Amino acid sequence: MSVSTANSLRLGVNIDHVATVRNARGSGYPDPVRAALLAAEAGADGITAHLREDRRHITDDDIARLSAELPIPLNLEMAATEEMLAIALRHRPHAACIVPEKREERTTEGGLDAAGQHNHLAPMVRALGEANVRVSLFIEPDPRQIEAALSLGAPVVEIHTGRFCELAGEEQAAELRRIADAAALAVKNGIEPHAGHGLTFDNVVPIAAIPQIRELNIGHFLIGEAIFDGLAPVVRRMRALMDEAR
Ligand SMILES: CC(=O)[C@@H](O)[C@H](O)COP(=O)(O)O
Ligand SMILES: NCC(=O)COP(=O)(O)O
Repeated sequence: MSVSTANSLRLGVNIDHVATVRNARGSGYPDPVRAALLAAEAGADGITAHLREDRRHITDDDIARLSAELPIPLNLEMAATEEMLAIALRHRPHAACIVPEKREERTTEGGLDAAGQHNHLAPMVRALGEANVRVSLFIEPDPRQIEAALSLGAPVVEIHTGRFCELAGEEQAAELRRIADAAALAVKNGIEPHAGHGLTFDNVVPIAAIPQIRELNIGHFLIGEAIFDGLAPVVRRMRALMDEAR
């Protein structure tokens, strides 16, 4: 994502589900690249796109066009496979976020087990870093996973907020503390913390208020709201909520 001031919090807009709507009919519209350009104009600091193994939404051509046309950084979400590594090394996006993936899942269900996959992940993290692709690991707010990211040499972790978004009351408060503690531990180890998954207008503020977090990646909710209010206004509103939280 773009270089920002010391305390700023960047917004990465995930456009996966523009492609979900497009693929529902196999048409050329709505175009995820057009959505990305509109989000950029509305204040997004970067664009996130998840090229899944089953191409259920974002396609290889979407990644090629985003790589060629985006005026702001592209964060490619990818599974830890040789196929996705080759695609990432071909396009060399600004950033690549390694996420867990199961074909049968409806959406990402949790964080990557970086601690349990060191030997599998290490050569991928190294190859991406050597290609000047900023590597992020999508992980649970778990000290073991932060330590694994440090051991792997990943400069960024993206903390999974899905559980926080699903919980309520004291359980949600406890998960928020876990996320805040993980962000602080990441910074203590020289790793830049990001966060994402399931964030909405109603739950983003406490996550945005965690001072160590430098970037939020938000998609499904924004694309849904855009159906009613338009993409630019909802990006601006999320941007404003994030700014107010700081
Ligand atoms: C890793 C994560 O939480 C999302 O960025 C991911 O893209 C979710 O997958 P879908 O977009 O397919 O729901
Ligand atoms: N990594 C999180 C992301 O890119 C968007 O997740 P969501 O807002 O679509 O749940």
